[in-house]
Amino acid sequence: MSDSEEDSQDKQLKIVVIGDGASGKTSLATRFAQEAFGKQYKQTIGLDFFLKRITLPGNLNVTLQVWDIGGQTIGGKMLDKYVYGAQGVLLVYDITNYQSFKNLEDWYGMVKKANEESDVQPVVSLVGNKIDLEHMRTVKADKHQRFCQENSLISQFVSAKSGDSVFLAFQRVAAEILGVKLNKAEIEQSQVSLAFIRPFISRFPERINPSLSPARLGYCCNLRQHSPF
Ligand SMILES: Nc1nc2c(ncn2[C@@H]2O[C@H](COP(=O)(O)OP(=O)(O)OP(=O)(O)O)[C@@H](O)[C@H]2O)c(=O)[nH]1
Repeated sequence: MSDSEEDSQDKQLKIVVIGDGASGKTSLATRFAQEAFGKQYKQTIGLDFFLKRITLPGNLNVTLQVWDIGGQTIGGKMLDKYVYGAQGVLLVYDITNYQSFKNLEDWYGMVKKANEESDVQPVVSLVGNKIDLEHMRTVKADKHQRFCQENSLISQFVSAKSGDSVFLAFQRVAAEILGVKLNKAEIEQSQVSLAFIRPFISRFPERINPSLSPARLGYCCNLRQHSPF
């Protein structure tokens, strides 16, 4: 393969999503990769894979392999094999479930152990999910921030249900792995909830290609001011 052919191939990053059962890992992965959300809880047995191609600033195409790891795998024999070699880790908890936050110490400990012999450590993000349920929050934001500071983690709050900041959560990890800086405008654009954009997509499908990622939907996000909603 020539150098230019190699260059034209997307980079692939392995991103694992871990945390307690029912914290919303599958929901985050499906929201990110398929722009969908299901209310029904269906436990992940073992793991699921999702692939999603995104474009980072500088026209850098990258394909994320998202490994959605079932919450019941903690303590199991396969877990460190799933996590081994990940370049990025999303440590997910449910902001309405304090125990799911407490248990992240075990999950994070296992990430460190699985990678202790690797030269490069994964980029890790602490992801507080279900912020649409803010009124039911039991994990104070300052506890979240302290955990991030103590362990040098990226901090992110998201809602798989509304779509709020889900793309951003994955985008920030990918950017950090590849040493790409996201500017404020790019971050704000990625925060736009797909739930907001969707009614417009369904009413004017010919004007918007829904397979485009929010980061590439700058003109769509700007429709906020001009749309009839
Ligand atoms: N309100 C709300 N519910 C959510 C959100 N994310 C997930 N859920 C719900 O929480 C439940 C569990 O979500 P899953 O995505 O299956 O959780 P999981 O972490 O993959 O669970 P395991 O497969 O057991 O590891 C489902 O009923 C989801 O609909 C969210 O952001 N807001």
